Amino acid sequence: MPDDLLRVEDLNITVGGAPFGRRRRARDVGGVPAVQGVSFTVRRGEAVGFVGESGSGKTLTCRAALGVLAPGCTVSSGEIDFDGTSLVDLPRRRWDGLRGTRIGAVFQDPGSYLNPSHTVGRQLAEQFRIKVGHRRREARQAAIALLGTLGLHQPELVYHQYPHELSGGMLQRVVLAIAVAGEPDLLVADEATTALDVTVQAEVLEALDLLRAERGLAILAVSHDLAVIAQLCDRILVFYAGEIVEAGPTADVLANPRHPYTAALLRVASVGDWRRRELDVIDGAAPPVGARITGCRFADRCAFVTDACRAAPVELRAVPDAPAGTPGGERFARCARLGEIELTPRVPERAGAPA
Ligand SMILES: Nc1ncnc2c1ncn2[C@@H]1O[C@H](COP(=O)(O)OP(=O)(O)OP(=O)(O)O)[C@@H](O)[C@H]1O
Ligand code: NI
Repeated sequence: MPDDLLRVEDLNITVGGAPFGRRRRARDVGGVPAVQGVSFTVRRGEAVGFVGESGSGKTLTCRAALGVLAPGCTVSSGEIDFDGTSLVDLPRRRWDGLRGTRIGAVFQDPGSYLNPSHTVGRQLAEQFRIKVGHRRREARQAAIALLGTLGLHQPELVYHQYPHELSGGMLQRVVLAIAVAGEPDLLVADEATTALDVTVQAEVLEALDLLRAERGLAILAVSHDLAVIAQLCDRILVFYAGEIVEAGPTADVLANPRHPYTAALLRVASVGDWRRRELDVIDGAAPPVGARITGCRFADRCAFVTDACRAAPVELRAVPDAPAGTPGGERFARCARLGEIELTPRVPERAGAPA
């Protein structure tokens, strides 16, 4: 499809292997599978969100797409294609040309990406010089303008401040500015608002929305907080124990979860009610990384489990009765009992809730 910006196909990542170079395949170096058979696309200008419990493989998948997997973590098979370029086995030099220019990234801990001894303005302006080729004066103007766009008041003052002088929310917007200074096509935001309080989180989400609207920026967002993903993203991919177990347009996934794990996640997440988030958890625990499981990986925690669920691998299948207007192939669930079981829809939507 010409509109696909990032296409990931049947991605498998192993962890805990010997830390050899990126070209060495994991089967040569040991390690256990932590991400299995993950496929998805992000279209131009689209915001796609990963949700799922801690350890489900969200960050590994993003890091693979950014070419920054930790030592010992390896793409053992699969394809990652960014706008026609295959990223698996891409030489380091070519990665450096993509990262920060065509693909930007922002993570949970903004402070660690900034140099404490330089002003934030200097660090941001530097991006405009390197990535866009601006001269010093232009770079400074562009930096101040972008800080203003991202909702920082008195951006010319912020420009001259050092990281320690800024609040967490301001820092996160500075890091966001650095990530998008090179006008990337795709921004990967991994738990980018997690450390922030709710009000500031909302401001950063607004800044992201604005970048989408103004620049047609595509976003791949990760959060264990469903409410964040629900507000920001067009489509949701639900991760469980290293696999995608459900995928579809945000509104439809929230209204009609088709995998028991998603339904459980929705019950504990209280989407739309910002005060009640994360007070509850789903009973039981996900299988450990590398566990050999023949059938459904959620079986031990599932209220609907039958013997058949454990007998054979369960594929991600197109939801047969997806609502009209859901383009075919967009609504998927990895449940052997798809279509057989009635899942409780989520709590009624808050009036005016973002969808
Ligand atoms: N560098 C590493 N070495 C060994 N194991 C790793 C490494 N990075 C991740 N893992 C394992 O791979 C699994 C998936 O990790 P990942 O960071 O992708 O989870 P996640 O979905 O992002 O979780 P969280 O919500 O906690 O960020 C985890 O069980 C983790 O322990
Ligand atoms: Ni993570």
